[in-house]
Amino acid sequence: MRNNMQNNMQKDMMVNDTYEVKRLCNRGPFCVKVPGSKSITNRALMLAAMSERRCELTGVLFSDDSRAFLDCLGRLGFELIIDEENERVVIQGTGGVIPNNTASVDVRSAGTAARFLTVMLALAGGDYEMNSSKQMAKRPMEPLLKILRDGGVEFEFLGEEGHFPFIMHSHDIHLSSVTVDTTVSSQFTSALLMAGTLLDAGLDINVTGSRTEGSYIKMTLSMLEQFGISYTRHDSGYRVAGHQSYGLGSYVVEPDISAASYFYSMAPILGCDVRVERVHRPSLQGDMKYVETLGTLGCVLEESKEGLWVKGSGVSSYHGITIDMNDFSDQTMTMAAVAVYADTPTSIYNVGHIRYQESDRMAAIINELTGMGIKCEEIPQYDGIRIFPGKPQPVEVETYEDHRIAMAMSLTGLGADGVVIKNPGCCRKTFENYFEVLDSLYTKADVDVILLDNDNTIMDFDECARRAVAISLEKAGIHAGKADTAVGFADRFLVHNTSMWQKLERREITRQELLDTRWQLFFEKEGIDYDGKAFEAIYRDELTKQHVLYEGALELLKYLSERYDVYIATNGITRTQTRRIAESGVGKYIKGCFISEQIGADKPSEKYFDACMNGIGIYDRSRVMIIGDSLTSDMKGGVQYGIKTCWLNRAGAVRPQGLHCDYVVKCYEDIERIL
Ligand SMILES: O=C(O)C1=C[C@@H](OP(=O)(O)O)[C@@H](O)[C@H](O)C1
Ligand SMILES: C=C(OP(=O)(O)O)C(=O)O
Repeated sequence: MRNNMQNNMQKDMMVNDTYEVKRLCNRGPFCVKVPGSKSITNRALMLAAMSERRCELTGVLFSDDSRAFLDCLGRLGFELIIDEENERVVIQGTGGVIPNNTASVDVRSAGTAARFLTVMLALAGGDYEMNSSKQMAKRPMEPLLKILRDGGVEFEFLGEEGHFPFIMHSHDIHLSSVTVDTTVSSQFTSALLMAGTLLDAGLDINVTGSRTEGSYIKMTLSMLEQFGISYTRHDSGYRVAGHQSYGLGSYVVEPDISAASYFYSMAPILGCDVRVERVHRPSLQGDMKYVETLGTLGCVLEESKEGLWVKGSGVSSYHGITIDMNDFSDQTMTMAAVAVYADTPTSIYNVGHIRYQESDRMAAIINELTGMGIKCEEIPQYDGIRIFPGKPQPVEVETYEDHRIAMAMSLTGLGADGVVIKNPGCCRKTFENYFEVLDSLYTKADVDVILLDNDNTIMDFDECARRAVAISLEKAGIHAGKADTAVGFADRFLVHNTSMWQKLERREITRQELLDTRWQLFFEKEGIDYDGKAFEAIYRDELTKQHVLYEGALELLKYLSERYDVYIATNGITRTQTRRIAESGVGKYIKGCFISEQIGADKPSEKYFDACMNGIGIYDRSRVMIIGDSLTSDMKGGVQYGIKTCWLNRAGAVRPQGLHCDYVVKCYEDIERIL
């Protein structure tokens, strides 16, 4: 599979597959839909199953983690209606009684299912075989199992002691007060909080460790409240009363903000605006803190009825930050990818626990970014990591069967060429169509007419000018200084010339003034005694004969002309441009040519673009796109006029502040990709 993953593709076949991330030229705005929250879905399933009501869940996640949970509930005998198409599940709560109290279940790779169901089944009682994926079998369970063992639950380990898989016998549980450490996983605490009410006398939960007030514990507490389960706080934790009668008729699951974060991160990376459907503040999800952090990189967060926008279109570049991500550590890898495109290093700290998740995420980030040529180091004293800005090299990225490594690392490929994600199918854990949603951003532009800049877009003006200067110097009998070459002289002239054309674009001088004075002013700077106007005439004559095209320019013109009405839109002198266009072979691919001298106005002026539109006979500005290298004439003009804009940024220059182009391309192949 290279882009365009098929929905119905056999997921198991994807393990050895790869996804090549293409540079994304589109600059949005992007509106995407992400699946329901994994954490909320699996909590809601558990709370609804133990409730006394029939509950309809909507906005439900359908992905491996929630399917695992649903499969387990099915095997345990719960009555379920699974309506995947409408992201809906109806579950009949059984008031804390497990219908099949002897069953074999498989939590697969879902940390939530592993921890929540183990406690739920232990506290409800019965004999259960608990299976998992190999990955989950390596993840920590023992702190939770020890609490249960101390309460009388018996475990037979089928693999490594203290880990999945195991058989659990729970018949005479005697737990009233437990102490749980959150350091390696806060899910232990969440599990006890949700299941506590299954015990006759309820449960006192003393919480210790580094994340006692963590965002996922807060999510659990909020959801207990939503479902009508009461709890009280005490100095060292919580108390959940026994056998509460509770239930909800319906529950709406929020979209997954962890999933949304990959798309929101494109806002600073690409300088675009991104909206994720149905994401709103406030949210139950702690990863909203990550989204808010994008505000510190210069993005603007804006609520809308359809969903939260993260607007990066005003962001030209951003600095790295130093940030404690302990409470939204699932986004550590995402932040690391964003850090690659910052202009100073980023330090993320207090995230030691990510070593015990789907993979050793700390090691994974360091290995994979280093492999891409990005400097990245561990900061052991702060349980953190420092990432330096860089340009990702085209390499294959290992994903360690970890969905978040795959999704985060795909972001590194958006601004570079050829980053390849191995085993993209691992995203099935929480976001099985992630790469399809990513693919959907690579849309073609919907236009009919192309205005194509000439110089430095299809013709190598600098090379033309260098040649014209050399011949003109010869003809005028000027020697450009002893230690100098005509090329060095021409290059200095080009800098001077560009600044004069920019003055013309800003209307500080007229075209005639430019032509009359540019050589005189330059000769004065160079200490050359020669009549500038006379030299202008020689140079102009020579320039008219120069038409060096960039490699691939004619092929591009052919490609575009077969699909669109193509016009040349140039600031220049009629005689010069007409001849160059005719002699270069460009003429046969275009419908016409708009030359500023002929029009009597230059790009970026409205008058210039009015003349183009009149000449083409088109009134709908959204059907027209200008492609050019110049921000000050092509892009500024196009943006102001309201036509589509495509910036040819060959050198990878920093994007301009406050000037948002619709597309940013690096080469002609990119243009063919968007048109
Ligand atoms: O409770 C939850 O839903 C989760 C808690 C966090 O795990 P840990 O508490 O194990 O770090 C988080 O990383 C995971 O994605 C979901
Ligand atoms: C740690 C994660 O998952 P789990 O719920 O399996 O712990 C995660 O999704 O990043």
